[in-house]
Amino acid sequence: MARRVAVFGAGGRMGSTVCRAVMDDPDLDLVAVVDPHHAGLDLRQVTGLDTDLVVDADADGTLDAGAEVAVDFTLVEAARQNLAWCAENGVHAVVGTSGFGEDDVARAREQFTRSNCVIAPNFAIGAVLMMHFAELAAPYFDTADIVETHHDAKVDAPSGTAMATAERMAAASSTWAADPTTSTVLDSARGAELGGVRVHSLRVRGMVAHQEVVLGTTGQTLTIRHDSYDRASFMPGVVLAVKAVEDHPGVTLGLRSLLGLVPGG
Ligand SMILES: NC(=O)C1=CN([C@@H]2O[C@H](COP(=O)(O)OP(=O)(O)OC[C@H]3O[C@@H](n4cnc5c(N)ncnc54)[C@H](OP(=O)(O)O)[C@@H]3O)[C@@H](O)[C@H]2O)C=CC1
Ligand SMILES: O=C(O)C1=N[C@H](C(=O)O)C[C@H](O)C1
Repeated sequence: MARRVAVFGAGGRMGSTVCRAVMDDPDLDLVAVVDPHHAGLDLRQVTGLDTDLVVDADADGTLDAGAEVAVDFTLVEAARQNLAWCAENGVHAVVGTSGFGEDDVARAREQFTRSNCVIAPNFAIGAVLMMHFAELAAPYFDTADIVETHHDAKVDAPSGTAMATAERMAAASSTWAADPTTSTVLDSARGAELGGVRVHSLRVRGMVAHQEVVLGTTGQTLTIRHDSYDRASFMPGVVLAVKAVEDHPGVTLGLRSLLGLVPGG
């Protein structure tokens, strides 16, 4: 039987793309869509999709519709509430919304006892591999800069992907060279710093989601780059997570284990 899916943030850039991906998959059934600012509208009107679904203001209709998995691409404050609601109601959650901190993850681990949750900073397979390669390379280099570039409507910085990359590189190596900068003419000219890794955020009209990890050591550099030119790039990962979440108890961070890159969660 097709898995019954709800989408939170259905009127947004990602949410509407997820609605299309769910509708296009014969093993998934889109049964509820939530987006408070578009409540009451036909999903068709909001997204142009061929559907009779009406956008709900809150998650309550999601239960009536029998949703088994909820996908969240909203804002971090909304996602926190949506996650709590999923955990409370035994609905599996697949979360792409960025901006979660360690506290949020710890809370989710406590909350998800009746259902499971996958939180991924990036659902594009190439981005998952980029983060993996950057983590592998980290111990062999002395300096690391992450340059993330996104569309100019993105509200959070740095991106969730850049944060996750920096955290994993910082955990993989503690021997980054000290920053030589002793004076800056403009604040933040050297970007933000996380565990010795520098992070720089660009917001560029026309771009979608891009990241370069630039590692350096004596006489050589290694640049690892990923580009999402279209939100379709995230959909295979989202669909994979929607189908796999049921079999991954508790909270799973990232797609690595779902893709077999690391054993376990
Ligand atoms: N993990 C990944 O692979 C990816 C993650 N993202 C992340 O996903 C998030 C969404 O991105 P994007 O789609 O571009 O953003 P959008 O602003 O286009 O979409 C967010 C949508 O959520 C709606 N919304 C706000 N509050 C709620 C709520 N309580 N319940 C349901 N819907 C709500 C917004 O409505 P309104 O606009 O009216 O406020 C909007 O329609 C961001 O955090 C982004 O970083 C994006 C791409 C890939
Ligand atoms: O807002 C976006 O667009 C994206 N957000 C995610 C992030 O913050 O890393 C994933 C991807 O980069 C697109």
